Amino acid sequence: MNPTAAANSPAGALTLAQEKQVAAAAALRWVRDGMLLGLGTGSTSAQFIIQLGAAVQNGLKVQGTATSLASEALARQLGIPLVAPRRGLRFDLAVDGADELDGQLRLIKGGGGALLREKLLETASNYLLVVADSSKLVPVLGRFPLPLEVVPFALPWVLDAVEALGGAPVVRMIKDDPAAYYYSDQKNLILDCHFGQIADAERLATQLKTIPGIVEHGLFLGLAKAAVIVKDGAALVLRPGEAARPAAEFAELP
Ligand SMILES: O=C[C@H](O)[C@H](O)[C@H](O)COP(=O)(O)O
Repeated sequence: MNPTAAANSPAGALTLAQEKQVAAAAALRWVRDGMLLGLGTGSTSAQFIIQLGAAVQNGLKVQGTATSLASEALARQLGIPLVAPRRGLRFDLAVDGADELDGQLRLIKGGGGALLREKLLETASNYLLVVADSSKLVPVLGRFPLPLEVVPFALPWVLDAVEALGGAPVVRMIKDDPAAYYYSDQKNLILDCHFGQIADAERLATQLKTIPGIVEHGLFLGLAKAAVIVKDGAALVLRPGEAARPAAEFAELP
């Protein structure tokens, strides 16, 4: 663990960066030889990929497909064998972060702009395991603006339609160049939409699906089987609607 990060946190507490490492390490315990893995995107997923890479160097035999060009580059650099999308391809396990999750494991994803590929791979996975630091768990989704991936030509109409649904959309710009649009790996735009608290995520997801030009939205509903979150330095497993239990209790996928 990075000692500088630890030194910046209150006595005994882990930093969020350290929590991501702890969550990733717990997830790695359930990876088995021969698994085909969906590799997530973002800082927590990167921790998982880094630790997975070390395990592969030590002889673990797995293959993966990445949810973004960034994760693909990281996996390749670490020597994790990669497989391209093909008919019938299904993953034993996908491990990915989230921008928010609630107690039912409804997720908001897409803070890193990878929501489309994430949804594709995670829908094609037998098991989606979320890895998250303690800041991600919320009682009700909506503090984090909901990302939408939008075809550039459709932008004006999608802005109108999202506003009509009560969302305040903001076109994502490049952090280091606020005058330039951010484009996803598929060359689409990302809208970050402030809906306030999302009381009925299923209804909103259905409504967003009817808007032409929205390629995908960042609500991941009914996909996650379990989440590893970190509380007071310990990895805990959450399953939809169940109380959290120590990750150490699970020898196999929770
Ligand atoms: O598009 C990005 C993904 O949905 C990420 O998994 C999400 O933004 C969480 O990222 P992080 O682990 O960096 O908080």
